[in-house]
Amino acid sequence: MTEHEAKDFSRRRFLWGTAAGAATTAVTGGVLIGGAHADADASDSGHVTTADSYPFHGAHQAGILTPAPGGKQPFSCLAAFDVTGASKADLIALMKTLTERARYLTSGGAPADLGVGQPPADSDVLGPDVPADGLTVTLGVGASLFDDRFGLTAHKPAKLKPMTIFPNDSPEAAWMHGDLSLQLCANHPDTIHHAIRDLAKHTRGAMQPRWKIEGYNSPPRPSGTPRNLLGFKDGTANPTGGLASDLVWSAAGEPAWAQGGTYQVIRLIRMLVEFWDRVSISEQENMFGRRRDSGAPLDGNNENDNPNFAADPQGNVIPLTSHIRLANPRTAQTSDQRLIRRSYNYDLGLDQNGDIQAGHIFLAYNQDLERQFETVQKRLVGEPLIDYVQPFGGGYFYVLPGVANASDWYASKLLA
Ligand SMILES: C=CC1=C(C)c2cc3[nH]c(cc4nc(cc5[nH]c(cc1n2)c(C)c5CCC(=O)O)C(CCC(=O)O)=C4C)c(C)c3C=C
Ligand SMILES: [Fe+2]
Repeated sequence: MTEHEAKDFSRRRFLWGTAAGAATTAVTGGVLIGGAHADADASDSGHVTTADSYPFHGAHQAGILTPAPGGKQPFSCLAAFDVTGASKADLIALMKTLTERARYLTSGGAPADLGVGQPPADSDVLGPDVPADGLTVTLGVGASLFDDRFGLTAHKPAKLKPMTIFPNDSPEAAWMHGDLSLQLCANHPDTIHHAIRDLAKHTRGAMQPRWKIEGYNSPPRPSGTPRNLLGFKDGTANPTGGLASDLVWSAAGEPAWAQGGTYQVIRLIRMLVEFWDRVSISEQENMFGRRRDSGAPLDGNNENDNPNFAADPQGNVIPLTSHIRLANPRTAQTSDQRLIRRSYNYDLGLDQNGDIQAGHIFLAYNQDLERQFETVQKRLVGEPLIDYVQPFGGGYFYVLPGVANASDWYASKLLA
């Protein structure tokens, strides 16, 4: 038994013993072009269509403030890669290839016909005409890219570093970090498969996959924000509009090349669903501070009601240790600590004990890792929810500025 498995086992033994008692312009990076118009292809997982497409060019990459979870882009893939090229010229070639493929895949079209004597230009997984299908490709760089291999050390984004290991983490090296992160989001799972396969094929020999995980989100059931695998609506209190932009895009102090980018936090968090399902609804609700059925805060009636913590200083209605109270105390002093979340569920099947190996791909964007994500994460360290979740992977990445136009390419201002 590994150390991780032993920890898992002892936690389970403990829990088994206790659970029974207890719309703008392209510049905003990702506004729908195709729209959610009626389409014969509309699926029951929200009004998503293969005709949907998001602008590829702009000051920011799409996939960050792009309207998602809640109907659009219910499928995703998060993957990390290590660059295998030895020189800056190799890295430039890789960035140009990634740009060219992402530009094509996100707009769709017919692949070249190379004739029956050649390997095909496309896998045909999506048929002869590749649909855009709401695909966004979001590329980030990890701190390791700024080591001494490519002469980039002096140009590292100001706050970029390897992901911090927090007190309740169970880190698994095979699921962590990477020189590059790729986030793909789309309307159907085969579009995700097609895109990652195409990107891997065209970059073979230039970057090596390190880890990869697929995600999905539910349609609103019965309404409002989709639910996570603990059964709670997840994503309700996300900042939107101008506030979201202010909290996300690069701040003063970042190198000039990095303007328009943002810090991406990926946390792969297993949920111990077998134990969670043995916890009473009232205990579950106290852990989050929200109702399980409606998503309303415990002092409100509707999902979008704002909790009033100031009126409940002792935590008699919404416990002081509840997730929402710790994550966002809603005070003047903590307002600049808010972040943008864009999380997905994952399901990796069963572990060796036959337990469901599923959980949460926590995705967050912020302009300052320490002021925002890390401050919030540190407040969550002692929350009751930690007995039911187990962070094991992910990383910190800097999402590159957007590709400005048809002749631009990812990281051009860093590498040119
Ligand atoms: C460090 C940041 C956060 C981590 C890690 C995190 C993990 C995590 N969250 C849920 C489920 C929910 N989170 C909700 C709200 C919420 N969570 C964070 C931050 C982290 N969560 C924030 C900032 C907020 C918003 C708080 C607010 O402004 O009120 C909710 C409530 C509904 C919602 O607003 O989305 C749920 C449910 C899980 C399951 C999880 C790890 C597995
Ligand atoms: Fe949360």
